[in-house]
Amino acid sequence: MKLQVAMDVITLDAALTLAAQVAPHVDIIELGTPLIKAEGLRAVTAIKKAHPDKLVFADLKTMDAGELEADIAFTAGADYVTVLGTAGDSTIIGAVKAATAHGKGIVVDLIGVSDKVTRAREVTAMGAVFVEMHAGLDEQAEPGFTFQTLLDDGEASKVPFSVAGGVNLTSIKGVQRAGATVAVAGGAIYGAADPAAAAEELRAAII
Ligand SMILES: O=C([C@H](O)CO)[C@H](O)[C@H](O)COP(=O)(O)O
Repeated sequence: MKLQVAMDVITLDAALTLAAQVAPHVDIIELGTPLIKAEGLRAVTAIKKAHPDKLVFADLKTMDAGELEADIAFTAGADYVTVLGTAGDSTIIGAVKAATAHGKGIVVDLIGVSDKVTRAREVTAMGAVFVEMHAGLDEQAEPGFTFQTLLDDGEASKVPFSVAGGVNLTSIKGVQRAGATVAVAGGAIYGAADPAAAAEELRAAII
């Protein structure tokens, strides 16, 4: 299982600092949606330039203009770009077309999708490299939220999946047991007093 850091910081300087701290311990470096909205795709270019040996994940959460948005993110240096599972099939198919042209991958984020298992299978058939079983920051704060549902849906889907939204030192072993391809950790790393140590501990937990 790969480890992905989700950088939900909002300046490029903070992202470059965080990426330098954690890069030795992670496989994939994600630029979170707030960071891309604040700094633009130049942040993707800067992170890829600083870490050419890492997979760079641009969390665009595209909902329309799939081919165009994915194309500009791949051109900026992304290896993975996210499209929302709630988008229409034509948006996902367009984004996959751009990924194929660049030799890169589309990840479909299932945030807000009620039947994640069915949609996971549909978008994988359309060419997504993996789906993201994701509970966003707001959903995690809602009463009754259960992390286990993400793992159950991933396991039931029988397609390659990542898990995002509440991955930490306590939950990451369950993510691995569920068969995830990637564990995504945001707050557990960038919110730690020592992000490098936090990333190193997460890595050690899944080896
Ligand atoms: O994708 C995310 C969210 O939509 C804001 O961009 C987060 O990166 C993801 O949910 C990670 O969550 P935590 O690990 O719980 O910080």
